[in-house]
Amino acid sequence: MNEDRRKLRDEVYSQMMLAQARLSKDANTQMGAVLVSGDGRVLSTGYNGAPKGFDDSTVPYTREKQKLAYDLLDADSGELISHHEFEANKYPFMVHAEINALHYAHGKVPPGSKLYVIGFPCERCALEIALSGVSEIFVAKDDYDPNSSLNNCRDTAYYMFAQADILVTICGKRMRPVISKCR
Ligand SMILES: Nc1ccn([C@H]2C[C@H](O)[C@@H](COP(=O)(O)O)O2)c(=O)n1
Repeated sequence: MNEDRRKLRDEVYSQMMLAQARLSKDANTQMGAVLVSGDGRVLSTGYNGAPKGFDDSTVPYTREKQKLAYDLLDADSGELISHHEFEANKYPFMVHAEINALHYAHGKVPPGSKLYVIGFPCERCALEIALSGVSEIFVAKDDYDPNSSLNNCRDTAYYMFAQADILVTICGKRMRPVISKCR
């Protein structure tokens, strides 16, 4: 593919993922992702949020912890066994945008596929991306709010991309991570 065509695709799919991000209910950071085959077909899209089926009114969407409660009922009689209260913030509940995009591709990720994401993937997502068979990722942004979890160290994620031979474009720079020796 020539350079102009690649740039045009990157622009078009970046706009799509930014539009996807607008659907996120995260109070601080809205992320979007678009998965595209090597021949330019959109395979799937995603944004960050609680899994399908979760009740949004009872899921935290903030960095601050909230009080949450649940009951354990006897599955047969419906009688209360125990009541529990705890505190949690959004982080354990948020499916990241890239994971939603990969999940809704239902395992159909042809070689040459490219995943467009707004923010640099965390190491758990990097592992899933490596597992998925994606060949390339495009990261739109490199500057995040200082309190965002997106500022975490990227070494493990890059190392995983090197292992899986995944190209990384970040802020317009296209790179091939490769495993190296400690000096
Ligand atoms: N590569 C990433 C990293 C994070 N997230 C999600 C998890 C949270 O919902 C939000 C980050 O929140 P915050 O900026 O408040 O740490 O973005 C995501 O979808 N994709």
